Amino acid sequence: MTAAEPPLLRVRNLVAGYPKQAGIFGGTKIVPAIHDINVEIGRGETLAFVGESGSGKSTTGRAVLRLLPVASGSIEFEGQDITHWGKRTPLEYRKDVQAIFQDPSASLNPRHLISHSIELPLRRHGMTSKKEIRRKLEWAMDMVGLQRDHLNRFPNELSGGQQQRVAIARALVLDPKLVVCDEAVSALDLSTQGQIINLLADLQEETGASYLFIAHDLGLVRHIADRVGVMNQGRLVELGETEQIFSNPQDDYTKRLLKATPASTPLGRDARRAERQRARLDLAAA
Ligand SMILES: Nc1ncnc2c1ncn2[C@@H]1O[C@H](COP(=O)(O)OP(=O)(O)OP(=O)(O)O)[C@@H](O)[C@H]1O
Repeated sequence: MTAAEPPLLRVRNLVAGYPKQAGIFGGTKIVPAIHDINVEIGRGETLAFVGESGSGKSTTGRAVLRLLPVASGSIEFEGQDITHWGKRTPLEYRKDVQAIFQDPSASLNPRHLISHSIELPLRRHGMTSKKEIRRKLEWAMDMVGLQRDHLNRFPNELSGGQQQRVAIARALVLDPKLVVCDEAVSALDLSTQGQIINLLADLQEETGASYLFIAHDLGLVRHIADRVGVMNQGRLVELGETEQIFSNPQDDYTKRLLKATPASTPLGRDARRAERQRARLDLAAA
């Protein structure tokens, strides 16, 4: 980022929440679930949100995806104010900002072949050439480590980890600039979690996408995040470099949260890359 270039995402004093009917004649009002959130995400950066259940992590993710109304404050993407886009959010933003959610089986239509599920967003965003689409589908399968033959299967013919790889392929096939990963590996068993986390990190190196990574598991967060934001009761109580948060937390709530979670090995970007390389070699040797 040059001095003049804005961050990819900038959230300022954001208050957002859920619409509620305010009475027969009252229209709707917003019941805030997050308060005064200030955060930026740089290009190619992974920012993680941690915090207890109900602390507002997913709500912040949904606000960034422009799925929730904003009561006050602002959201900027590449320097453009997108605070009030709501339902009329331009298709271009829907392409640039993708999401991967917890339950891949719920996000894939059981009656659609995998090829159809990945093809749909490509067509929606204007790709019509059959040849070009086929090339993209095959590229996506290679990218997430699935066989091309998986394109001709239905979701229930794949394992949970394979389904999540399809969800990742579908999100990344549009070359997004930001991916909101909301508990993207929580439903998977431990070894599959590790594989998917490593895959996400590898893909980030390749594509340069930024991640907003929402998770309960502090071990995973320490592994993948460049910076961490700690949420409590709808507020961002601490924000900093991952290692600083884990080794020298300032906020009392962060200290309590870390105490309640077993420590994990600290890793920088280079160490993470080396560890992934080792894991791949182990996998190949197995
Ligand atoms: N659809 C909804 N309608 C109204 N309120 C909601 C809705 N979804 C969440 N909330 C409220 O917003 C607050 C924040 O919830 P949110 O889902 O963002 O928390 P979270 O930190 O992501 O929790 P979890 O880790 O359990 O997913 C909670 O008080 C919750 O009750």
